[in-house]
Amino acid sequence: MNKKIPVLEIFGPTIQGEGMVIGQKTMFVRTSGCDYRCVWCDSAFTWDGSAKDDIRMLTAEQIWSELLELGGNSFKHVTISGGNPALLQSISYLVELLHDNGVKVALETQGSKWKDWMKAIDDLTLSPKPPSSTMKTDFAMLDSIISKLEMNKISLKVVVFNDEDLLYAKKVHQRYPNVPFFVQVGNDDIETTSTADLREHLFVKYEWLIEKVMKDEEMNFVRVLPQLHTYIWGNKRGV
Ligand SMILES: C[S@@+](CC[C@H](N)C(=O)[O-])C[C@H]1O[C@@H](n2cnc3c(N)ncnc32)[C@H](O)[C@@H]1O
Ligand SMILES: Nc1nc2[nH]cc(C(=O)O)c2c(=O)[nH]1
Ligand code: SF4
Ligand SMILES: [Mg+2]
Repeated sequence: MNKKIPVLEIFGPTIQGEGMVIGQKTMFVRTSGCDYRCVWCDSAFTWDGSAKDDIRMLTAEQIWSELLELGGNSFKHVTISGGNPALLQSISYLVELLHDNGVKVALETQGSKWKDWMKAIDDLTLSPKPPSSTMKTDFAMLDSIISKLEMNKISLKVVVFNDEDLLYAKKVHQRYPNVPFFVQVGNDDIETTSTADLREHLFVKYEWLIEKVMKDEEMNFVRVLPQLHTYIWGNKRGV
């Protein structure tokens, strides 16, 4: 079996800008390849071919030594994202090596694929995609994934761009009432280089989302979050 992992980015330490451990100091390892094609994907370079020359096939040991080079002793938490890292069997070696070194491991995935190593993840975010993405959720697969995992290690996070997305989010929340549930502001301007403009724009959207959830009697245990890193660094990569 191929023990190498296709890596596009290794960066940090930075804050986890999203979801269940927002604000946590973490390093990121971003793998290439995704089974989805969300129209608003802010990391489309992982699957659209535009960064294919930057993909590096690395072993877990090579990734660990780059993490150490970048972060020194200033981290104990690594987030694996993509793309969809759940496409890759070889991530199991990385999770094991990080744990052997006393590092906690988080995963960002959309919940379309299962791998056994997902059981070992400490903070696992499942982010099924709302209608605005143009993707279809395989709820049988999501049911099966959630049934295999421990409730205190997982969360659901739905990115919301509009009312239809919020209805979808509600449906997901109702299907899995015991899983900590987050809605996140969608960034609909992933091209702009003006962080000041983006910030202002996204704050208005955050307020809109807060108001919607506050009024909704079916969303009394929902946490409403911005995608924090975009409010600080805008659309910059590797932060
Ligand atoms: C780039 S994805 C990679 C992991 C995995 N493929 C997934 O979607 O969960 C990481 C997170 O960014 C979110 N995301 C992607 N594009 C976004 C956008 N334009 N605005 C807000 N969140 C976005 C995704 O929903 C996901 O929660
Ligand atoms: N700071 C920061 N937080 C993040 N949370 C999820 C990210 C991702 O792209 O998966 C991400 C990211 O790219 N940067
Ligand atoms: S599932 Fe994640 S990486 Fe894949 S296209 Fe959607 S947002 Fe992008
Ligand atoms: Mg991101």
